Amino acid sequence: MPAPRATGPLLIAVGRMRAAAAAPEAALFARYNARLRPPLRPVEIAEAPAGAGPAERRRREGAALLAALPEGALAVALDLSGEAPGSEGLAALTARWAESGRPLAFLIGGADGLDPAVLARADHVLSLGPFTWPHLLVRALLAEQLYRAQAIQAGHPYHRGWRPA
Ligand SMILES: C[S@@+](CC[C@H](N)C(=O)[O-])C[C@H]1O[C@@H](n2cnc3c(N)ncnc32)[C@H](O)[C@@H]1O
Repeated sequence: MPAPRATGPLLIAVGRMRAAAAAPEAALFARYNARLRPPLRPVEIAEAPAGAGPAERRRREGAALLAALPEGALAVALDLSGEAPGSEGLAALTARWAESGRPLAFLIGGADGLDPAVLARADHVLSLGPFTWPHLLVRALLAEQLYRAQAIQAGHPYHRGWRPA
């Protein structure tokens, strides 16, 4: 009997990659996600209507993000307020998350950011540094850093961590 197909972490994210304007971000995400073993499984959450204020949009999008999160999942929220561990640090974190045995899910907010309820539920808040990145680009940045983390764990030369003294 063939081994059950490994299922990758969920990537639960606000926004749609379908819009033609998002094609470059979608292509970049697809490039790195195809290298991940196993790849991320994207779940897209519709952006709340622009008519609602930012706090209400965050609340509605946050509720939808949490509703898409499987029970018992180890939730990693992408947010500027979180820890920015660096690539080697993320490699260590991903190993620890895998050891937990819990299904892993990454959460990315929309243009107005993540609701406090999402941050309160998160098991880990991960920052990609102090810059504010566009939410569709964050998917590609995360996929690249997860691929880099796998390369670090495997000793693959994709990652070259040399720094001048
Ligand atoms: C355009 S940003 C939202 C900006 C919002 N004003 C805020 O402060 O969160 C959209 C989403 O991308 C992700 N994001 C953007 N920059 C990030 C960074 N440097 N680190 C981690 N996540 C980031 C977060 O999930 C954020 O909710």
